[in-house]
Amino acid sequence: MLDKTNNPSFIALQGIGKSYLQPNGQTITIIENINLELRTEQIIAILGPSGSGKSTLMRMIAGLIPPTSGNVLYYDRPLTGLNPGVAIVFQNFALYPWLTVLENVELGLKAKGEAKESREKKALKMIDVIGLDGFENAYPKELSGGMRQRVGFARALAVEPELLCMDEPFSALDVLTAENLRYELLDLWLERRIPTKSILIVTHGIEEAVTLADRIIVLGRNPGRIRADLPVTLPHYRDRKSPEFQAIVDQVYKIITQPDLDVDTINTSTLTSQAKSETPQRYQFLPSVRIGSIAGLIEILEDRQGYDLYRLAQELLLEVDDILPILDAAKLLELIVLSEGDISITTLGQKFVQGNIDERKQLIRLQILSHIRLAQQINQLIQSKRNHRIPEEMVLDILEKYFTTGEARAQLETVIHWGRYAELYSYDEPSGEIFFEQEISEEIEETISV
Ligand SMILES: Nc1ncnc2c1ncn2[C@@H]1O[C@H](COP(=O)(O)OP(=O)(O)OP(=O)(O)O)[C@@H](O)[C@H]1O
Repeated sequence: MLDKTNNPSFIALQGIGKSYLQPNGQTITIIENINLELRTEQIIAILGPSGSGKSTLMRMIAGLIPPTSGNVLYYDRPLTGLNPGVAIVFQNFALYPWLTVLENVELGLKAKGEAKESREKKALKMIDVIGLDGFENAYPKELSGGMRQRVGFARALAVEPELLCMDEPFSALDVLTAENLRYELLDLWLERRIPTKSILIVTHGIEEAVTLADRIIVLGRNPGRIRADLPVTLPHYRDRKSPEFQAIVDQVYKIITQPDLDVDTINTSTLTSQAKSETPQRYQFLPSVRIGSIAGLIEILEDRQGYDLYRLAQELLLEVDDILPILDAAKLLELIVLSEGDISITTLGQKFVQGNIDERKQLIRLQILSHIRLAQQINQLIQSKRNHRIPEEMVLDILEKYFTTGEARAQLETVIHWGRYAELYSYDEPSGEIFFEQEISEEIEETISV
């Protein structure tokens, strides 16, 4: 087993934070106080839920955007513009359609001021290495998705970056193409046919991370911060079915599926000091899922008590990432418990699944009123208004203190959907008002007095 945790560091993040000023004048913190050293000879994977700032972090490392606080150091010197040691491969390939493969691959070299002859030579070499030989004069539209991404790789690698950054590079490809390209990249890396010191990959795929990475960094959300920094010392090529591989996958699942968990309580062998002094979640986050999805999942789980999340995803032909938000929502409403990656329906969940539509609504209403802070606040606000109506802006104002404008909107839509399902309150689309209907108001009083 290879321990690379003490390899020399060449890029370091010191107290990195990133905030944005929103259109309403509020400042929103996307990333808070990240300290990280990127070491040589490593594939580093950054995992984390959507919106945890993975891409933002990568862009700051590349110098595409500056941090609001802290420094990115390149060989101990703070970056002031683009990082000269970094090249990026983008999810959507980001090729120029009017340029040929060769011209696209030459772009980075051109930007570095390389002379025509040598840039063509280097580009042709990388085109060959990456398996695009014979396609030099083709245009992107003549290529398949997999071939286009090869151009993306060739372009990034042609400049011989010390750090190859990849932002979900395989996620726009079909499963087989992605798998082939992933292994080809690994071959090139392990056979040292590409001139990079390290690779940083942003991904949603836990298995992808455990397949490729020597180190996995798990980000938490709201604001983005490092929750865990795990070394993966299994030798390549890794057997996905081996107990060792599965154990690491489970460990990462555990961290990701339990956003409030203190990572110290999990048996991780390496943790950063930041992960230990984790910032508490500042405002409850509602996963954007419909109650119908929660109901569907719980019905599936009814016959699968204690099922492993990983096995469930495989059986349903879904990505774990597709199921996680639904599980998070079901957990918030206390319909399931997740323990060490195993999912069990609670007694309440059983009651929900066996109930008729009215019983289900009643149960969700009680759970929302007892556990969903935003719904409690909305309820309170409506009650305190004489006409029992509030403009949605009141709710957005609360949310935009903690979330970006887009996320705040998504939170509002979710809480409205949940509240409507539970017949807690209604929503009038044209006026954007949230209100009690007469009968709803009476029912809530009954619910509360139960
Ligand atoms: N220019 C910007 N202005 C305001 N907010 C931004 C800007 N860029 C990103 N954000 C917000 O920052 C947060 C983190 O975004 P980022 O894309 O880095 O997350 P991520 O973890 O890569 O997400 P995903 O997995 O969905 O790609 C998101 O809530 C996003 O809306």
